[in-house]
Amino acid sequence: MSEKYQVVNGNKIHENGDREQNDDASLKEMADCYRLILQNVGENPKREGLLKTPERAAKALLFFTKGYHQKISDVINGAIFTENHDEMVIVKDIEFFSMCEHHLVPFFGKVSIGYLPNNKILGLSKLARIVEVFSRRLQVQERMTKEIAEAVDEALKPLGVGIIVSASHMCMVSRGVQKINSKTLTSVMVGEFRTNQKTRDEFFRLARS
Ligand SMILES: Nc1nc2c(ncn2[C@@H]2O[C@H](COP(=O)(O)OP(=O)(O)OP(=O)(O)O)[C@@H](O)[C@H]2O)c(=O)[nH]1
Ligand SMILES: [Zn+2]
Repeated sequence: MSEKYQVVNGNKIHENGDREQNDDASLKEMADCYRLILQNVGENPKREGLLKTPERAAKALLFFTKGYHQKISDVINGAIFTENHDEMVIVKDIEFFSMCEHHLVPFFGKVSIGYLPNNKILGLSKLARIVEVFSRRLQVQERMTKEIAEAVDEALKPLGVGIIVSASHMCMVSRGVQKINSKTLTSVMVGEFRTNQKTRDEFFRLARS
């Protein structure tokens, strides 16, 4: 982070645009924005049902984007174990909720993760925690898929990694083209999953079954 910064409403804004957030200050600033949004959709933010809505909405948005404040090494928490297991490991159908960075509406679905160990295995829940870190941000599905692959690859240095993501985008379902049943599939293959057809086929077969 750069040394030069200004303090705006309790948050440090660095010269290069980076922000160091103070949670209370952020909540207040965001709640004020939501109050304006309520007015602009034609609502009265002072009516009883909406009195606490700006604060609730701000907290909800901070929850939906909590991945910005998480580090992969913290969520893995050292749960990498030496094991002489050289067969594919797959955890499939890991549910995720994310937010489309273009419209700030949800997209959600399932992630399947496979890897070929290279004498190291990862605590199974940590694969789901890695998904949480990257899905709880403003995202496009393609980048989220790649970031999950890179994190698993970096943590374990396995012989290969495969990621498949299937998602419904509310920006395509409830607005815009309104294609209610459309699903977007993305995949990223690294190492053996990219170079070895058999490994890739096995992963796709098991992930689909
Ligand atoms: N590749 C990709 N595109 C996305 C994702 N989420 C949303 N989009 C797309 O981002 C595009 C933004 O297009 P724009 O034309 O700028 O926005 P828009 O007028 O709201 O577009 P429509 O959704 O077609 O109404 C749309 O085509 C969305 O479908 C994503 O995860 N990956
Ligand atoms: Zn969108």
